[in-house]
Amino acid sequence: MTIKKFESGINRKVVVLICPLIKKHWKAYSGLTIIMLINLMLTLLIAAFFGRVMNAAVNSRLAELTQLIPWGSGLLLVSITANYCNSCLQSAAVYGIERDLKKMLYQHILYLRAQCLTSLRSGDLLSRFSNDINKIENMLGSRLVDLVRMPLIYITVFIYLLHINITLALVSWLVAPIAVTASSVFGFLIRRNSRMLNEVTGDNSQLINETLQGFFVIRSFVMEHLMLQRNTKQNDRIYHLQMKNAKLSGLYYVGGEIAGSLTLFVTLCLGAYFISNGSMSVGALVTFITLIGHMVYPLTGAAGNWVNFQRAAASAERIQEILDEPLEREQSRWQVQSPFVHMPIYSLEFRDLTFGYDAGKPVLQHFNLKVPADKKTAIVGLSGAGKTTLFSLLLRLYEPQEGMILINGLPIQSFSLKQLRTLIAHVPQETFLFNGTVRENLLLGSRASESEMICAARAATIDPFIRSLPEGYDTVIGERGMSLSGGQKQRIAIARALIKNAPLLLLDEATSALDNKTEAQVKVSLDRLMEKRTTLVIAHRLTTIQNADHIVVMEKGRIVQEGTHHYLMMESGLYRRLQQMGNTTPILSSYGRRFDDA
Ligand SMILES: Nc1ncnc2c1ncn2[C@@H]1O[C@H](COP(=O)(O)OP(=O)(O)OP(=O)(O)O)[C@@H](O)[C@H]1O
Repeated sequence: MTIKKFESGINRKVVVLICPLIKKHWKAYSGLTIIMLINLMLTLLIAAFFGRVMNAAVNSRLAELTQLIPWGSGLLLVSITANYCNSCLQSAAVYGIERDLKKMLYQHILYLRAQCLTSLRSGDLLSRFSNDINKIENMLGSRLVDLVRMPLIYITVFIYLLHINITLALVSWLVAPIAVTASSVFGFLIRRNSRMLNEVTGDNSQLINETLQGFFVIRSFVMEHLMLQRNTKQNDRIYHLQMKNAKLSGLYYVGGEIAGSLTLFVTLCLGAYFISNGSMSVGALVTFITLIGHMVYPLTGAAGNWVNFQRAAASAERIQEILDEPLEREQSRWQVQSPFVHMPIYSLEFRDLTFGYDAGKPVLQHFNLKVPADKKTAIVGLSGAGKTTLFSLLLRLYEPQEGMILINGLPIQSFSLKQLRTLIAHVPQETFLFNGTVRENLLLGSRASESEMICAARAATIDPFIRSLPEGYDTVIGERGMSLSGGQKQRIAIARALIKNAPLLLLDEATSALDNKTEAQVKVSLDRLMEKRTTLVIAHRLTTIQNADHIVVMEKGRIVQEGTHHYLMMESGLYRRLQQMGNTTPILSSYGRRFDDA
């Protein structure tokens, strides 16, 4: 694989990513190509112009010199205009592609499948957005056109030089094989190094991200020294790889310089000899010397470009890796489109579900449950029993390996993802707050009116707190809601669910962070909310679900008991043991593990 990349210098991922973008910005690239051809012509014309000026000067032809002045001015004007247009078109191509790449990547990440998202590290993803896109950007625009320009200018100038003096042209041509071999070897080394550099840079972004997100844990577990050590180690490695890259690039450029100087020196000596024996004019040598640079820099410049291209290719591969990840599947094998978006729920059934996050490790095994419509069904069980997984499957964040979930007798795959998720209001275990105002965090894009929003906040008993904030509902609550307590965040999450007003309500330990008094208040509103809806509640505090219409007890991905609280308390099973253990989450979880071990 590596050899293949080395040989071609450009692999499938790079082509797949870059080509459509270039195609999209064809106008800018066409302009850059025209400018490139104009510049090529200018190169030859200016060299010929210098030769004529030199010959006129050496032979004291003053009239010819005067005639040449407008030509020189014309060439200068065209050159300046071409450079200005080049710069504008280059910006249009580079920034246009940068914008498109960022949009593409962001859109893809938004719709990635849950299992992919959970395996990706956020810092590494951020690094792909900034670091990798910058490197690709560095290779676009006229640099990309240079990939064509350099060989073209080399061939054109070589033909022109052959026309002036065959021997000199052949001598200057000798540089080519050395430069091409060196560029291939160095290109390969730099690309490999750049890939490692990108990965460590991603790791470092991840570490910084984790430091910001987990700073409470870092402080309370006195991990500062450990984090500092990790950061130092990563930055040392980044420095080492950057230096290696710089040395490789430096060697490469120095090699190019040596090749250029040597060619010039040999050509100058040989040219002087040809002038002295009368087989070449001074003007021809000046034209030759002016053009000889164009026999060297396309090789060294292409080499420099090659270095950048290798870096960009490594980055393009990393971006394409994400874009290659499959997205959530919108349609299923059933292909039934339900016309209802806000339909009432008549029935909800988990039928013979088997699911595992990893192959061969089932979390749910042949799980069967008929959830009564418009009733409150509670799911309890030890930590890791698979309760939250049921919700994830219902939301189609994951697809079961076997079995199906049916809403109103239709497999959930019959609905579009949007339809399905519109039917569900979900209060997850952990509340995520966006960096924005309280209002934005409550509405989450919903079109609910001001009074509906305030009603929901009141029902979730968060309204007085919001009003006590400096800007009320317009107060910015900061990134990840750091200025709010766990209970306040949870009440915002409950208010969101109330605003969504969906027929199916999923509560995953929705009141676990509330104190007893607040929980009692919120429970009143939740009970009111649950009255008209099919509700599934996961709870560790069993006191909160004693009034549930139906209680399902889960163990290791299976239902081990079902019934009402009174019925289950009469049975000698897991439910009664859970009640006896105590009703708080940590106790339950730790006892759970002991049970499992036993
Ligand atoms: N994204 C994931 N990738 C891999 N394994 C997972 C993932 N999420 C959960 N698991 C595993 O699946 C099992 C069931 O997890 P789940 O969250 O459904 O349990 P739970 O009953 O809700 O637990 P808790 O009461 O502690 O929230 C656990 O062993 C857990 O480690």
